[in-house]
Amino acid sequence: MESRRYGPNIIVTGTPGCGKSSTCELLKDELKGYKYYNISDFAKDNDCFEGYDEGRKSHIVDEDKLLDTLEPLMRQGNSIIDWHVNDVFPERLIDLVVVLRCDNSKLYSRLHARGYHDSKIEENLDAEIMGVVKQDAVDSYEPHIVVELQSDTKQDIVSNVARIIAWEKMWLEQHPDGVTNEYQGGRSDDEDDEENEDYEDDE
Ligand SMILES: Nc1ncnc2c1ncn2[C@@H]1O[C@H](COP(=O)(O)OP(=O)(O)OP(=O)(O)O)[C@@H](O)[C@H]1O
Repeated sequence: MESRRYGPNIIVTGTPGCGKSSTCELLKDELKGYKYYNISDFAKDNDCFEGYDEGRKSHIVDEDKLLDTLEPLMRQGNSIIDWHVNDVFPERLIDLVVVLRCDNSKLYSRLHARGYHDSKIEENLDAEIMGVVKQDAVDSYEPHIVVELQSDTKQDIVSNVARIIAWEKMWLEQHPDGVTNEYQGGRSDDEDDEENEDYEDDE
């Protein structure tokens, strides 16, 4: 497996409905040569589910299997990862965490338009109000690689993508020899050190 990557791995995360996929649609067109991973689809396509939660009507993702499958791909760098869960990836493989935020009334309209039942809408609205996804990112990665961007309007998508493109260019200039994929000590990010957890893929 690659020991160094010469292009950054970017996570685009946020509460379901905040605009991850819409943002990544534009971003992957602008970032040539990047691989895009919508983790909900990736988990399905690679049989990384460990069951189904009837109550929440969502699949349970097997984190270990997901990471075992994804790591060799992330080691190549130039990845865009789209998932509402962001705290499962080894820090050593992540270069930028974009946390999209959305005004609650807009998020309600989006989730309602999708036909989500009220309890699922309320659960996601509460998570957005509490900033759960942002907190997961801040707890899991160095603060300087976590960026919070508002995603209320179509114009926001355009300007957010422009900011990520500018960041990517700067990253390439600052890392002409790439960065290591290997664990360098410090905060433990070796998945073996963390208790096994399964994640709800309750998109
Ligand atoms: N910045 C935005 N401005 C206007 N509409 C938006 C914006 N972002 C997303 N939307 C709309 O909200 C809906 C949900 O967007 P999207 O699927 O990108 O969210 P998501 O975060 O990927 O959701 P999920 O995690 O459930 O896949 C879509 O109808 C999309 O057009």
